Amino acid sequence: MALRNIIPPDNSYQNLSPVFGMPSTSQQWQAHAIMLQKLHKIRGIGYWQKSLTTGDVYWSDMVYDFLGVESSRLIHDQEDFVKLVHPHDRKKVINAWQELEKTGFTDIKYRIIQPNGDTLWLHEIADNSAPDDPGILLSTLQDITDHKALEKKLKKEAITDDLTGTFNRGHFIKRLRQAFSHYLRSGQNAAVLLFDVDHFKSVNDTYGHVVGDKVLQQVCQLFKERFRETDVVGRLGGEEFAVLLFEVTPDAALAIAEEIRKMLAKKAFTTDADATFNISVTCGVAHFTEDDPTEESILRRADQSLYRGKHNGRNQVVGESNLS
Ligand SMILES: Nc1nc2c(ncn2[C@@H]2O[C@H](COP(=O)(O)OP(=O)(O)OP(=O)(O)O)[C@@H](O)[C@H]2O)c(=O)[nH]1
Repeated sequence: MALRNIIPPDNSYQNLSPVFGMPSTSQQWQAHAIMLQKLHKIRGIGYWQKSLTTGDVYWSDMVYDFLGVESSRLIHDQEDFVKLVHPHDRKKVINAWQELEKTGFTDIKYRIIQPNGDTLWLHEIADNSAPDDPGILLSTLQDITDHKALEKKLKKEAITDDLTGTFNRGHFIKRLRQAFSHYLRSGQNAAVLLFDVDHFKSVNDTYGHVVGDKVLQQVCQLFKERFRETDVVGRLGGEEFAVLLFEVTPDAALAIAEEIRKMLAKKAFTTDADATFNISVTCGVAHFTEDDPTEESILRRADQSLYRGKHNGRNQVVGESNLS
């Protein structure tokens, strides 16, 4: 049986003089309990208590709010609660509670799926190091959904290029490093395509920086449409973009780069004044090899191929097999 209604529903506390220090009478205790409940509501804190002798559990009203469940629908025991935890987090919660019974401490974050399908993040913290009653375990819960959403937004911003929405240089290099160490362990091959818009300075000079920005955004849009979700596209800086392709043969990587080059060469770009113009790109391609000491050397080889393409007249794809 769950321990409900510890706090009386009446307003008897209103007739009491203010409670300073620890309450001594039962009325003062009731007033104290109601005040605590109010503070919990204001600060968005819930709690649960478990009797270690009987196993009975009490959930505060705030917990029912978190769960999006009417408090009339009693949560009988911890198993009942766990059913509302996100399936991926259930094991974590069960383990944390087992640890809590052993040590008196816990500090975990997990997701709740409310009956309407909304996801809520909870932060559960318990410290039972100095309990008033050693037979009672107390744990607190706080809604941290907004905090988690902000954290996710900031994490995304930290790895994203503002102008184009692709990954920024730092994140692309990180993904390249991960892919390279995975290749060394598992042999899963990958290729880097390094694209650079040709004579981009003259686009800016002729049509203005705003149009130049739009060109970069549209180039990225085409990348997003053509490449797979699993491929990694990043803007390394200025008008230079890199793409990491997995499980491609050297010939396939060259063919994909060539397809992109042709698509971009055919694309008509327009200005607000309805002027139409075309651009071209040069691309250098490099495959991972066991001779590469680090991921930087793969990027360097792609860059050398790109440089050759620029030198040989631009608007072309250069791989190591077709270097002249
Ligand atoms: N509009 C816009 N231009 C940028 C941005 N970043 C760099 N650029 C410009 O891109 C141009 C790059 O010029 P260069 O490095 O000379 O290269 P390029 O004109 O493309 O010539 P090649 O690469 O040799 O074909 C410079 O004018 C930069 O100002 C950006 O975010 N937006």
